[in-house]
Amino acid sequence: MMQVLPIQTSATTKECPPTGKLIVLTGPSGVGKGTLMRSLLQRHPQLYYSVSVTTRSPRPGEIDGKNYYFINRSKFEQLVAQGEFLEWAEFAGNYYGTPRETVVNQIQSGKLVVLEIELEGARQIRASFPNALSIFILPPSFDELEKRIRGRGQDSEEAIARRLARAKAEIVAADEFNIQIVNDDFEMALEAIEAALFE
Ligand SMILES: Nc1ncnc2c1ncn2[C@@H]1O[C@H](COP(=O)(O)OP(=O)(O)OP(=O)(O)O)[C@@H](O)[C@H]1O
Ligand SMILES: Nc1nc2c(ncn2[C@@H]2O[C@H](COP(=O)(O)O)[C@@H](O)[C@H]2O)c(=O)[nH]1
Repeated sequence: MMQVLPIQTSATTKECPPTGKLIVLTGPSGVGKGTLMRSLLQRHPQLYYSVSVTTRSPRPGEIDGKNYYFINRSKFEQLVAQGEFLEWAEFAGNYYGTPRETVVNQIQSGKLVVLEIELEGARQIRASFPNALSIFILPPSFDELEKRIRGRGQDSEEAIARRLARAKAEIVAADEFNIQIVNDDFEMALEAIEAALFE
């Protein structure tokens, strides 16, 4: 039975008493992390989803403060220098980061906090929160991953090429994480995440 362990690390005990729990969901772009996350949040409103900060431009329909906090590069770099991020990374030409203060506060108040982030950031979290539960989402095949990114219809050809090139490097890192889940049948993947979190 999978147990979600409380956070107890020397790096974090100063910031977080061992009350909350941190879950990291990672995997290549287009694998379905965001879609899985939305269903997970609908089914388990007690989860706290950390809204990331990014320098990427909003996609149609994306709302500042809900999907991301959209800021420019110089502001992002300023926040990095001020230590405002728990982790951050550059991905496909844009910066992405997890706000430190909000996440730490939520953990301290005993929440189950979920991050949906790319590989480099997930590695940073694993290093500073070794007891975090880390889940890697895999596609059923690389062709299906490309189909999903294209099917989403949100990225330029250049962005698609960058994301697919990065995906190859990311997929080989799957074994670094506590759990690997193939997102082929959506409902089965969702249930596998739920099992990891709650059973
Ligand atoms: N099990 C599935 N079967 C078929 N299509 C899926 C499945 N899961 C997600 N999708 C579709 O794949 C596309 C990409 O999903 P999504 O945007 O959630 O990926 P992502 O991993 O969050 O990508 P990114 O990291 O770039 O934000 C969406 O159109 C989504 O509807
Ligand atoms: N390291 C971080 N990665 C993040 C964060 N928020 C999102 N992401 C990941 O970036 C890519 C691209 O996202 P997209 O919305 O432009 O498609 C994807 O893998 C996200 O999971 C973050 O705070 N830190």
